[in-house]
Amino acid sequence: MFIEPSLTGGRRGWIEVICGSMFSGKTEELIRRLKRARFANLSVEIFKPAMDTRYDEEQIVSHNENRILSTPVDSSQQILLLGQGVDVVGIDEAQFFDLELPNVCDQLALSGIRVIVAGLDMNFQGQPFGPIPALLAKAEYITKLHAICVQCGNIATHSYRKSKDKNTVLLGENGLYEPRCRVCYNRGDELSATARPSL
Ligand SMILES: Nc1ncnc2c1ncn2[C@@H]1O[C@H](COP(=O)(O)OP(=O)(O)O)[C@@H](O)[C@H]1O
Ligand SMILES: Cc1cn([C@H]2C[C@H](O)[C@@H](COP(=O)(O)O)O2)c(=O)[nH]c1=O
Ligand SMILES: [Zn+2]
Repeated sequence: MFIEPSLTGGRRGWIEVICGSMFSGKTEELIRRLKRARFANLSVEIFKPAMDTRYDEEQIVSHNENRILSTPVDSSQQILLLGQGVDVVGIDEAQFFDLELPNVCDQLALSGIRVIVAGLDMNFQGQPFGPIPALLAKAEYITKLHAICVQCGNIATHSYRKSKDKNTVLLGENGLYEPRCRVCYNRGDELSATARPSL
């Protein structure tokens, strides 16, 4: 359906997805885009799942300590309510949201909002994670970032979990996960937990 731009105050909305493995720079890139939007005097609302208390209850924090204030929410419907009327909506750790998130982003974009979503494309089992695949299908713009494989120094696409815990959701970072390339990911426990690339 084509929405006449005059009905959205002349603005056209769209969806951007920033995806990749852990440590690939998703949060850094999200924060960069949101700060630039604020430099342009656009109104920005930022959301993260309330259950993600890893670094901070309210702030979005990258692994290299970039941070920005956000509103923790329990469901994607809250984003729809709280995001109305702003210019830009940012969402971090989107993989943890419910499967309605793609429709919520669609509605926000239809109302003229630029929606920027960051999240893991794959879980620790190498499977598509939560609402991210559907978001990728609906997005106008997709950025897939890569970390560096801590085993061999190639680009990392996978998040390798170093514990035997099989729950899909398990918050953590350095001690629990490491970014790996496809080959090192598939070699699993056979590779040393302390190996580092000789770059
Ligand atoms: N193996 C690695 N590969 C790339 N970056 C890494 C790695 N280990 C730590 N980092 C740090 O992580 C930062 C990215 O953090 P962040 O934006 O929070 O990533 P993500 O949100 O994708 O997990 C990099 O700028 C770098 O400082
Ligand atoms: C792969 C994987 C990750 N998680 C958790 C671990 C972290 O708390 C976040 C990802 O954070 P990042 O900003 O992308 O580094 O997700 C999980 O719960 N389940 C998984 O399979
Ligand atoms: Zn590797």
